[in-house]
Amino acid sequence: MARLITNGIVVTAADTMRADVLIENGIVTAIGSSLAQLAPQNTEVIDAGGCYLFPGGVDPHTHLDMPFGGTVTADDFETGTMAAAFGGTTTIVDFCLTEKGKPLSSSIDTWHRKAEGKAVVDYGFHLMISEINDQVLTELPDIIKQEGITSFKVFMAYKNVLQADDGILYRTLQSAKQHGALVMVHAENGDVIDELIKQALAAGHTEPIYHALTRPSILEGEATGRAVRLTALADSQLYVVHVTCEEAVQQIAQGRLEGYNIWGETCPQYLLLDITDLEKPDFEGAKYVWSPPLRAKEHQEVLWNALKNGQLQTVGSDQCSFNFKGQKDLGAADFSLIPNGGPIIEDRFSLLYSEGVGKGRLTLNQFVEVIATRAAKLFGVFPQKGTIAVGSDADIVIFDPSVERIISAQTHHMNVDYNPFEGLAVKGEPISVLSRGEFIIRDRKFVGTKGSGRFLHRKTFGTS
Ligand SMILES: NC(=O)NCCC(=O)O
Ligand SMILES: [Zn+2]
Ligand SMILES: [Zn+2]
Repeated sequence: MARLITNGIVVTAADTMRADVLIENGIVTAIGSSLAQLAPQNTEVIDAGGCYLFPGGVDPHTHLDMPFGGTVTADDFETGTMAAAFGGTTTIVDFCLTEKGKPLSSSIDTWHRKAEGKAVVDYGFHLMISEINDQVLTELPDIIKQEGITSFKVFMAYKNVLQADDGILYRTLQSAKQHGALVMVHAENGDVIDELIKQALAAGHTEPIYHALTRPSILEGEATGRAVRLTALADSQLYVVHVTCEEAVQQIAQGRLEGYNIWGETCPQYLLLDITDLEKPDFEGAKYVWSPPLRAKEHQEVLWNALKNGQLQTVGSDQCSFNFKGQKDLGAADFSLIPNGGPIIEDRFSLLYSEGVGKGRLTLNQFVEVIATRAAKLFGVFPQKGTIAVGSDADIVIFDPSVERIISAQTHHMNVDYNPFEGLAVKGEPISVLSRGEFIIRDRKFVGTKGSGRFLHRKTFGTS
């Protein structure tokens, strides 16, 4: 069915304009005024009532249905993508975990099975690299070209679980350079963190705050700098996920200044929450356990400024939800056993709008850039995703900037029993959301279809 959205303000990373948008066969076919004459018969006309029309959010960092910390994330591809849709996100890129000694292709098959028939928004996969050997090196080119998985993730932390060494990181960077992929790193010095954790536990420190105290920002800065230097040596390309602190921003900024292909992502939790949240009584601090951890408040301004001045380019959710009761409490007697992560996929878009645009920290166009466009470009789905343009998928958020809402676990759609932003007032809300021209949220109600999300065969690095 053709649809014509009238009376909206189209916002892209470059422009803001009053314009109508014509959608045919799921694609934007015209943007301008007086489009009714171009519209085929039986076109549905949607009055946007003066709302903003944003491109659907692109969340480059999610963990759905992922085993981690002795349990499995509370949100799977059904609940997680439905919550994403409510929040205005229409594309996600999820992390496919791999197992040493197993073909990478079998892990990819597992991830396809998790998503197929469940996802309600379009999705791609990043692939975790935990070992490099002849089999892995043989598989990688095919995975990039045949599977359209064009980004790899290397963990520099989580010793004895997910952590890879510098040799693996370096060879992954070399292979990515050769075949056209982007390497992502979780940058923390996992070896030293492991020592600090052992020392804290030996001293009897078991509370959630010690999660943060054993992962100081200097160790994120050190690992970020190391990854930047290895990228320079390999003449490759690097994306640093979930940047939390000034030390890491400085390393990314320095690498970029020297002309290297380095990009950085931060997340709403690091922009808006801080280390004092881990001190909440009755083990509530466990709700705020992320790795890297929440930092001292002064880092927040550094992160906002870095987004504004382009030293950091994207905002991911790092969606990795665990229930407070029955999951986070695995670490009730030992902070190192608290499953790391939190539920953010639904509120990422509104939080960034309300706290970014609403508080004058970002312009409307910068907001679109960090919430959608840049990630689409870096991860090989632009201009299909991440913008509103003729020829793009009609992934469109009809966003009312005047609506106020209080974030709460009582009303969110994530499958988890708390919200780290409980009680926070946000101004601006997605009212309706279209994915490839079809409503998935209409007047704040889910009207999509389970399983309608499609796997995205992404372009090689640098071709978007
Ligand atoms: N960030 C976090 O605490 N959990 C998710 C896994 C990761 O990205 O490190
Ligand atoms: Zn991580
Ligand atoms: Zn993550």
